[in-house]
Amino acid sequence: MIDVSVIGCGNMGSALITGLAEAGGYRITAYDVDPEAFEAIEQHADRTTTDLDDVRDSDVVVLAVKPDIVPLVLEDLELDADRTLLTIAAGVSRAVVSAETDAEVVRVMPNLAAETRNMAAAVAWDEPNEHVAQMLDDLGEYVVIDEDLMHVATALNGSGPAFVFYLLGAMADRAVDEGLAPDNAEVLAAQTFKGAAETVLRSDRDVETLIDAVCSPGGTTIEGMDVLWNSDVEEVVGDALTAARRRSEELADDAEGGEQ
Ligand SMILES: NC(=O)C1=CN([C@@H]2O[C@H](COP(=O)(O)OP(=O)(O)OC[C@H]3O[C@@H](n4cnc5c(N)ncnc54)[C@H](OP(=O)(O)O)[C@@H]3O)[C@@H](O)[C@H]2O)C=CC1
Ligand SMILES: O=C(O)[C@@H]1CCC=N1
Repeated sequence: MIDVSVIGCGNMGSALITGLAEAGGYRITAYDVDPEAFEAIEQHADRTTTDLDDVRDSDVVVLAVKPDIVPLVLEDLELDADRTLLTIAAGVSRAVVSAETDAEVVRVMPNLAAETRNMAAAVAWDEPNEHVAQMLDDLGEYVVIDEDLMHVATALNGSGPAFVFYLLGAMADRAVDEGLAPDNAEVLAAQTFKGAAETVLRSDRDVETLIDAVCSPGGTTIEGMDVLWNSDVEEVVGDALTAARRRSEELADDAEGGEQ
């Protein structure tokens, strides 16, 4: 049983709590300044609290507040050296957090799919942390990266779900325009993204080879792919990733400058 506290029960904190509760093997304390935040996770947390002292004895304390709130929480958070403080705030480095705590600091960029235990996460740590590794395993897939690559990971897997929701929505919307019922279009689009993603994860074939496998000669897919290949969509999608990566760097500058 791993004792986990989550500070900040908004979008990401709630997703982590829900996923960990579903996985089992965790005693979960949910902390927020606003008790209304507990509504979404009440059935998943073992304890909800507005008293920050209640998180002190947890093995792992997850800092799931907005980057500009991190310094405010750290001011009041007392953790012993044998605890792990897991920070998920975009742009906030381990050095910034470590300067304010005795706990071992691990930095993770998670994503919203923690809720369904399909999370993609990037972790930066000095050495593997057993509890964090267990949590990330239980919530989905993770890779270990150098911390200086956390900005690009933030754009790819942290912000990435929003980009995918957008693309999925664009495909479903056009299918609705062309006659499909909205509910059916959503199911077909979402399951298509899920299936395609699962295929990439499980297959040895690269993305180009998989595209080829769908494109029957003289068939339908190649007509659509020609539209994509003759457009600037690849560059535009790349630009979205770069914009998010740049914003992560700006947030890091703010965090290092102590701006709030
Ligand atoms: N959303 C996402 O998909 C992802 C988010 N992240 C990171 O996770 C962190 C949280 O993001 P997100 O969940 O979207 O943000 P939210 O605003 O949804 O959640 C933050 C929660 O923290 C609460 N809060 C505010 N001040 C305090 C405080 N002093 N102590 C405890 N709780 C407080 C907020 O309450 P109130 O609303 O009343 O202010 C809110 O409930 C960010 O640092 C973000 O960079 C990382 C990856 C993905
Ligand atoms: O938009 C954000 O800043 C956060 C970090 C990654 C995803 N959401």
